[in-house]
Amino acid sequence: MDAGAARRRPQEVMSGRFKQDPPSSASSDRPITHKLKKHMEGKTLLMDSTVHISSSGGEETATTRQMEDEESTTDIGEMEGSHPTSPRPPSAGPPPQTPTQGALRSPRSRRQRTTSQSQPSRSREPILRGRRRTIYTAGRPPWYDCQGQLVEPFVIGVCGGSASGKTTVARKIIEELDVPWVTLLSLDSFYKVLSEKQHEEAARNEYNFDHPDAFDFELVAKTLVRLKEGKKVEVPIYNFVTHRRETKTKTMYGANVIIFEGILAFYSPDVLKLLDMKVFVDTDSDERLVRRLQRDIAERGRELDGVLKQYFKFVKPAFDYYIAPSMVHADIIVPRGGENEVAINLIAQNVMTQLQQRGFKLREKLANANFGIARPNSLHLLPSTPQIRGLHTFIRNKDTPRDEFIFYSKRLIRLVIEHALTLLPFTDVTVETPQGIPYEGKRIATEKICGVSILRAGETMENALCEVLKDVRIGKILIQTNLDTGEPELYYLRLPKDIKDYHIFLMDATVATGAAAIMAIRVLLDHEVTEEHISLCSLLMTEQGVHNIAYAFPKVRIVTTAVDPCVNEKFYIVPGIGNFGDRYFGTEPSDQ
Ligand SMILES: Nc1ncnc2c1ncn2[C@@H]1O[C@H](COP(=O)(O)OP(=O)(O)O)[C@@H](O)[C@H]1O
Ligand SMILES: Nc1ccn([C@@H]2O[C@H](COP(=O)(O)O)[C@@H](O)[C@H]2O)c(=O)n1
Repeated sequence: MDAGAARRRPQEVMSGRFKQDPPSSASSDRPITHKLKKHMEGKTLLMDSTVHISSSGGEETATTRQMEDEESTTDIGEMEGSHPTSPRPPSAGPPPQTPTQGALRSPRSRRQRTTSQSQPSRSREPILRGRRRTIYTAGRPPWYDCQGQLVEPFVIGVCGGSASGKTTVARKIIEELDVPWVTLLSLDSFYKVLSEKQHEEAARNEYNFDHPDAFDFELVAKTLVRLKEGKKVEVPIYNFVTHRRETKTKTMYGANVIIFEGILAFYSPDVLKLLDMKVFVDTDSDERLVRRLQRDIAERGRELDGVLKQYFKFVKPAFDYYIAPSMVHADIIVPRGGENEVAINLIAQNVMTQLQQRGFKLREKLANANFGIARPNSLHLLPSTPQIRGLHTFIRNKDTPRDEFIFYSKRLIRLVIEHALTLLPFTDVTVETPQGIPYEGKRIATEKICGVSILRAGETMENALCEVLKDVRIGKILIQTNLDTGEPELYYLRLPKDIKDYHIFLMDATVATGAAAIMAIRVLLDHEVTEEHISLCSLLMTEQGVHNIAYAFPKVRIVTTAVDPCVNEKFYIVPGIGNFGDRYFGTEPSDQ
């Protein structure tokens, strides 16, 4: 279809009820006032042959699943219906039939989806199975730019009547986008907790779930703001059968794209201003009723009479009074919902353009960033003594056997950790010697020190830290390179819950472009660790890596035993050390 061939809304734009009118069950299901109609003139309406999109903004992502024990542990990658290789089907059941065709089956006749769509999907292929954890194929991508600053996700709001196909449209946009990091957030997750009396009303289909008062919009806005800031949020999971929030929540972190869908997605001005693109799904009222009957009976544990009673008493009037008028806010109107492939395609194209404009290639940018020759003050390079050069000679030599590689690496690691310790604040203390004479000494000014290793090479540095600090805590961050994009991705976190109170020794054996280290620092900052409280400890870094990290996070102390000139086209350090993890753990690929 031709871009720019936007069509005007046809005759169905008719007069009807507007916001000031009282809700009435007798009102039309297509009530658009003159004022609304006028507003619609400037809108994009996506029909089979339509095409013109207006929207604003654009940006970045992620979502996670969290498992709590004494520490905060997160498997990154339970993307909300977002994995390109395993999209969830739009509907769990057979094609819908009209109620009269006998489609109103028992709630137990097929698997029910009883909870809100913000819950995690289950179809993921794990790549790593630990003793206690499973780590998934999709990770959290960079959510910051070369300056280490947050890049906001692009937020699409999808509004429309109940069963108009909002979720279906959202899922189709996700499939079409082909961006691995998309989060689907549903307004349903923000239904308020009901009192006992309200539960009794709900059981009789006499509670109004379609009124704005039923939702916690303040929490919606707070959640979206935090996601836009790249911060972690706990999203309630709503159960439509029990009308309650589940005890578990879903952890989310934002994404390249966040899709927020709900019947009143455009109701709150505070929420509205957080949406970069607003899509209204406009489906015929009869169709909506038929779909709702089928779905509520099949998936939400309802009876025919109850669904109809609730529909005419609350759902339809609320549509007329609140939802239809909110169409004025839409940038794009999608008639008929999920089957409108032209519209979905165009929305996806528009979002992709906006994402591409901001650029996905963080590591490449870091590798090519230009800096002056002066090294930053935050770099603490151990003096290049014969001892240190001697240790480097062992570990850089490609012919050094593994046992010697491990032995000399450990010695260097110990030196770098000891050096980093000297950079911590110390206070004066006086102790008495066995001779009864005071000794004016020093003590590290903090007891809260945590080592955080960037897996897997950083793990080789943990022992040295434990040997020099008796009660040190250890956290872990797994970052891997996506072989398709070359970008670092965050897969797994295990950090003390009160990490913000700690001085952190962030450990990675080598730092090339600095992409992984910057991601790890970003994670720590997102957990409210103070930048000044982070010491990045590494055996070998590159000039570029040092500059990139110092540029993004000038207050982070960088401690290393050597700085090499550059990285090659594969982002390996030159002259370098080879793949430290492979050499240390003996996992080097054989020549055959
Ligand atoms: N184009 C369509 N054709 C037939 N059934 C559909 C279509 N779109 C959605 N449905 C079905 O209608 C029901 C409601 O769709 P959904 O996308 O969940 O709507 P909403 O999120 O607006 O409530 C689901 O059971 C879904 O499978
Ligand atoms: N306990 C509840 C909560 C909500 N509803 C109805 O759900 C509709 C919104 O969900 P959609 O997926 O259809 O957008 C809304 O119209 C409520 O009436 C419910 O029945 N029970």
